[in-house]
Amino acid sequence: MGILEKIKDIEAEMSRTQKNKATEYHLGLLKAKLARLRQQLLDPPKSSGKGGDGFEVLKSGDARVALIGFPSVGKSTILTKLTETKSLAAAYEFTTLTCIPGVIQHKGARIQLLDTPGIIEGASQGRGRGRQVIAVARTADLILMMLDANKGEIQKRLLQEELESIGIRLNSQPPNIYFKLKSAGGVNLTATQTLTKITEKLAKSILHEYKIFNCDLVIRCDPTVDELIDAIEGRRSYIRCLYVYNKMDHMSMEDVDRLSRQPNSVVISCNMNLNLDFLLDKIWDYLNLVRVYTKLRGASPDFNDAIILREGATMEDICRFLHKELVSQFKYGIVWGVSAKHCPQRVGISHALEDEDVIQIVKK
Ligand SMILES: Nc1nc2c(ncn2[C@@H]2O[C@H](COP(=O)(O)OP(=O)(O)OP(=O)(O)O)[C@@H](O)[C@H]2O)c(=O)[nH]1
Repeated sequence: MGILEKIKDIEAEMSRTQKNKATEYHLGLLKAKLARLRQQLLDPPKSSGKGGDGFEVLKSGDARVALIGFPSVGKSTILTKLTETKSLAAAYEFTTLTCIPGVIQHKGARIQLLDTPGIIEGASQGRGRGRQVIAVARTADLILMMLDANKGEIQKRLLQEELESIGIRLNSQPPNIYFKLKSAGGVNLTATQTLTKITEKLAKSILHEYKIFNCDLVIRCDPTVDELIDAIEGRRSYIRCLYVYNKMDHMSMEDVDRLSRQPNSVVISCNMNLNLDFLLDKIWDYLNLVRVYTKLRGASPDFNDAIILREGATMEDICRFLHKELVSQFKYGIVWGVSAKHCPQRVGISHALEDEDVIQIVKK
């Protein structure tokens, strides 16, 4: 029996099985089996020497945003509106045949926006060009899930399931679980708090399912079966996602109001240019980028030339960005802005910077 058939069998068994205390253990094991088979399906065949699917676009700019959505939801249109790229959009389905990169210039940052071929159901099983879309989505700092506002909820559910099944977790944090494989010593399972959603017996059986007989597993939270499987499997991508409901021009005000109140959601109309500025601001917020301006002694900072860094970046990151030898030459930094306790503040190399800080570096 092929992997796909095995997956179908397990899915069918899971939907047949009622969810209650008595079946919890059985369902947990089925979930582990399913996760393992899905991973096998996604792993590239060992024999093929070919790398990638000829689809990968070079990562460039300060951050990468992947556009994902069903055909004809308006992905090409938004790419044309937000970036300089001329993506071919027409009034028929499957217009985007290759992955088209564009660049959003916003607040001094260059954000790469990738339009992907219309993702379709079953992409995780290798149907359509979904597999390549998924590979691109994994490398993104943010996913824009574009939905047709009039069919939004079904599309959202299907895409979420699709991404979930290939190990992408949207808007969530990795569970606080430490897992390390060992070569001997058996299974060392420690739970630092009471487990209410799984039992130790189930955790051990899941490890058994993965043929893991020697490991350290320290559970520091109260995980679900899925979270435990995620920790054991590894290779999960935790990515923020904005749900972009397009075509609001075809909706009632009540529906616009309802959708825009949902978490992580923005309602727009590409054709009528409605709410696109708000979407850009949201993208900026979700990327958690930090703009830092440098200044030379006695001169004014150049506010047209920001250095773009990730949230939590330190003086050391800036030094590395400017010149590879600057870290060893660094004596101290002077900071003006939110991260400074008083302005200006003299800081060390581990000082964390905030958005719109101005800095001066003093060398030894
Ligand atoms: N009413 C309305 N139609 C829109 C809006 N945005 C895009 N469309 C239309 O939707 C159709 C599909 O748009 P595309 O941008 O090609 O969609 P796509 O998601 O790139 O499609 P694929 O390339 O097939 O994946 C076009 O006819 C657009 O004119 C909008 O805000 N309102």
